[in-house]
Amino acid sequence: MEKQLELIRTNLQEVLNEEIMVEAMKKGPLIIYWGTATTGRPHAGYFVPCLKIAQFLQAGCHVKILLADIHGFLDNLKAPIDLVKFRAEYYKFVITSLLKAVNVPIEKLEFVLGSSYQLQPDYMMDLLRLTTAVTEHDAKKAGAEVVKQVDNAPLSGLIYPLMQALDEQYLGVDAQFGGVDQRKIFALAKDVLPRIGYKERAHLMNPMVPGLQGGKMSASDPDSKIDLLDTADAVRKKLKKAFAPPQQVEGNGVLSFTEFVLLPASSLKYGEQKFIVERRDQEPLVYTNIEAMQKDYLADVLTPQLLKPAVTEALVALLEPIQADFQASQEWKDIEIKAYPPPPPPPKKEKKKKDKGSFYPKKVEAKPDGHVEGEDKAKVDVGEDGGAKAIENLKIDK
Ligand SMILES: N[C@@H](Cc1ccc(O)cc1)C(=O)O
Repeated sequence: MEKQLELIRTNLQEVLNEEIMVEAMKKGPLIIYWGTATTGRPHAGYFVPCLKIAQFLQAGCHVKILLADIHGFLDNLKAPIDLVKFRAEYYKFVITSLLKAVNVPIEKLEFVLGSSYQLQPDYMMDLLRLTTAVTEHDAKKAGAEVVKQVDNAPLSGLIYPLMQALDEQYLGVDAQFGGVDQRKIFALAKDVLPRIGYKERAHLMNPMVPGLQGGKMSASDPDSKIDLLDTADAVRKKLKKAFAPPQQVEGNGVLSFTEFVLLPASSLKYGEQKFIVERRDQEPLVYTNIEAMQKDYLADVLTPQLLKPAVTEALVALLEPIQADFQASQEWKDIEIKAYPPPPPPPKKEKKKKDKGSFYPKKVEAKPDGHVEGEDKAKVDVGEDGGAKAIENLKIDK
């Protein structure tokens, strides 16, 4: 069990209520879930939680992935419920293929669609009970880092964290896993489930991994992220812009990607962590852990010029089987069009009748008093009298 725990804790930033997890593991396989709201297209950042899931599976856990379509609906005010459902189907294809790509045995993995149980009367009644047990203030605070913060925020943003708490009960899990950005929702869940008679769960948190471009990988900014279906060329082009300042480890998206994705992925594939950096006219650099890489990076032995192409090619190789799966699956292609329909072409602007630039000046209409609008300014000609005359002449529109 120590070994299992070690695997479970690898790369995590924080665990709340670890004792709950340990107790559960004494009785049987740990049941843990990760939820993802089905909104934007999953990008390369999804490798991070998925590799953690791979480790949970390796440690013998029973893992559930919640495709949280209703959460996507609650947080994405323009997406109709049908659309987020299609997206959930799309996510299922992507995540399955992604896990396969890193050699994860997926028999002990279970996908659950949020709307398959969250609309049942019992769940809904429990949700209403929760609304009586939680203050508006606390629900708002809980969602602050997860739910879109907008002016005139709709009520849905307060329901969102309550439902995420309730999911732990209805999915019958011992623990919930997510990024550390979920922390406030996790803390709320821990607090409020006992208030309606349910037990609190353990919470496992991944650090926030900087995107390859340095900042946060955002699903809505196409250049900030690498789509899992991006071609090799597109990946190479985007990674040229990747953020890897020399001799800087902190916030270095390329090194972080190596730490949280490429090294663990190699360990799943070859049974040990390994990352090889080819060099011209020199022996390649071979790494088996991130510490050695960071050390060399700080010393500028492993330069950005060496690291970037190595990471690029490793990522291209990781994406290849996913793209092959996509190409081979008509079902997946069909759902992609429904989930992410191409935006309609911009409406044709009605052509304004062009002023052909007539030789004659524009016709201007005089007001009844004979004064022409716009003419006044032209008339103000500050002469020797300081403009006194001009002002006298000036007719002002009421
Ligand atoms: N809050 C998660 C999604 C989620 C939804 C419901 C859950 O029960 C769990 C997780 C996110 O940010 O994507």
